[in-house]
Amino acid sequence: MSNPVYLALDVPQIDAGKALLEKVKAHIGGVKLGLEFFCAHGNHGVHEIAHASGLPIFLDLKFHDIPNTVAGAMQAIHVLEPAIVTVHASGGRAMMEDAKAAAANGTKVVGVTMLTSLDERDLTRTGVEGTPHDHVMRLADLAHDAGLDGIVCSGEEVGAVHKQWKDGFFVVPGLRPAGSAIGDQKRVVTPRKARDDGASVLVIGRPISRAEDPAAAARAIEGTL
Ligand SMILES: O=C(O)c1cc(=O)[nH]c(=O)n1[C@@H]1O[C@H](COP(=O)(O)O)[C@@H](O)[C@H]1O
Repeated sequence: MSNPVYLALDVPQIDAGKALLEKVKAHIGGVKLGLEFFCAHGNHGVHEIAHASGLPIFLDLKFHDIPNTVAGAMQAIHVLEPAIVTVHASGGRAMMEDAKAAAANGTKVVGVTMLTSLDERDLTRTGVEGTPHDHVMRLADLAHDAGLDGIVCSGEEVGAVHKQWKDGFFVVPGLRPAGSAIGDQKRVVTPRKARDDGASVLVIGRPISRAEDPAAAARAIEGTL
């Protein structure tokens, strides 16, 4: 089975990103490029990282806009041939349907449900009633009905979502090997638990990129899976 770990390359410099990839690429299965990287380096940067790593690219731009705008953005990134892209599930059914219809064949479109940096208190303060579990299950249903390939959720919910959506594609960030710093994440599990509960992709950033020895950290995580 291929390595499910996608390294979140949240770095502002391409050279620093390439140097990090060179150290860890034998121990990961893909690279996630998000807003920090894309805003700094755009399409050119994505091409460079794809070429340097030889690994599938997860383009995490978390689209959230009206359906027409999201569909246009989705078409504009065809040239980057991403393996996975994100939209916010809270953008609604029509937005997700149009996003999926506009995506390139072979690109998986997944809906971000509730960010792993939020907990129940944060949710209540945004005006949403219920637990993170309820909210994730509701948005997972919506993403499923809209025809998306899967969702992004925390490791606390992926087991329950997987039971209901057997062939879904589940991206799980907010992962921390035992003993590593949690930082700004709130709903956190270990990579192994997320994997056991049905995650298809494990997104891991700082536990590898900020480690004293990133290659050793990536190897250690791989060894727990
Ligand atoms: O869509 C994501 O990838 C994402 C969703 C989410 O709910 N939480 C979350 O942390 N992420 C991303 O996953 C990565 C996590 O990084 P670390 O916390 O450093 O492991 C970051 O690049 C986030 O942008």
